[in-house]
Amino acid sequence: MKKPAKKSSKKPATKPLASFTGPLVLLGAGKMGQAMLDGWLGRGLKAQKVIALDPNPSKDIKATAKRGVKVNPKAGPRAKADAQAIVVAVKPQMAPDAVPPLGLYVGKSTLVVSIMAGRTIAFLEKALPPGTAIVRAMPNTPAAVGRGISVAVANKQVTTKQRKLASDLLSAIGKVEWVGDEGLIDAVTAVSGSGPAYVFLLVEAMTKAGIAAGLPPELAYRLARETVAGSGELLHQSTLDAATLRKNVTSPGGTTAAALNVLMGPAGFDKLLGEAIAAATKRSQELAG
Ligand SMILES: NC(=O)c1ccc[n+]([C@@H]2O[C@H](COP(=O)([O-])OP(=O)(O)OC[C@H]3O[C@@H](n4cnc5c(N)ncnc54)[C@H](O)[C@@H]3O)[C@@H](O)[C@H]2O)c1
Ligand code: PRO
Repeated sequence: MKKPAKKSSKKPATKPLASFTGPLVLLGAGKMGQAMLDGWLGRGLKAQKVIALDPNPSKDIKATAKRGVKVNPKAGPRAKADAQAIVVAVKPQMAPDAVPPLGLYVGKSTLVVSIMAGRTIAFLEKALPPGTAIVRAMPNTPAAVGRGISVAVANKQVTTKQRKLASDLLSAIGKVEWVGDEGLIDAVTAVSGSGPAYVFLLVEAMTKAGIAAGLPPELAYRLARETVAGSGELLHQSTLDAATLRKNVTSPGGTTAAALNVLMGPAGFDKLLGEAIAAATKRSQELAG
């Protein structure tokens, strides 16, 4: 088999957030909020510039307070501060209660970036002061290792400078794509937002199938996990596309061909993933508001 050529890996500027003047308000410091905060601090954002609002702060967030992040600072007459950016990372179901109080931090040049599934720009425009600049984005959990992908869409109020800021904030956790049509975000959510879960489920299913084929459970899990992780890394480093990499595993009349006859058959991956992604897209549309 031909060795796949490695892609050239041009590194982006490493500290694009070092000059961020702040404040940056993070609403919701759970799995995604924490991953983003770690990414920002890694890209040079000064911890003192961050205000994290979360009624149930995790141990990790409390630890960032020791580095200077202001976690749930006391409200009061002097609490009003025009944020340079606000990132909304609460569950979409919390949004009607959690988003309107952010008005306290919105000034003329504030950019609001929401990563909530489903919640539309129209919902955010209604919940925030008139004229607020808003970016709706959909990242995914490989953000926690800087290998996520986010798709973003901006409202009319977002300036070129604010778009660059949104790109800097999102590229701290991986790749960034922009679209002009907000209607695409539901399908984006179904493919890349929820997508990591499908890949982890593949590991679970391969483990079960390996056990059913006679392997000891721990070995079955190690084989499934390393195969998915290694294949992901091969795909990442290779210049070859997924179909070619698949064909490189498949000898005519061999074992892989026997398995692919099932997986590429009428009840195989295409049908199942088609249905799964349609269900996730529909759910994203239902969460709108
Ligand atoms: N997890 C994912 O794969 C993923 C991917 C892309 C986008 N998202 C979106 O990111 C958002 C957060 O998801 P998550 O997985 O990090 O959830 P999470 O449950 O880990 O985090 C949500 C956080 O919000 C906090 N919270 C609840 N009410 C609040 C309030 N009123 N004010 C401030 N904070 C409040 C919770 O204490 C929690 O820490 C969701 O809107 C989700 O749709 C998640
Ligand atoms: N996790 C969120 C959900 O399941 C959004 C994409 C991934 O709703």
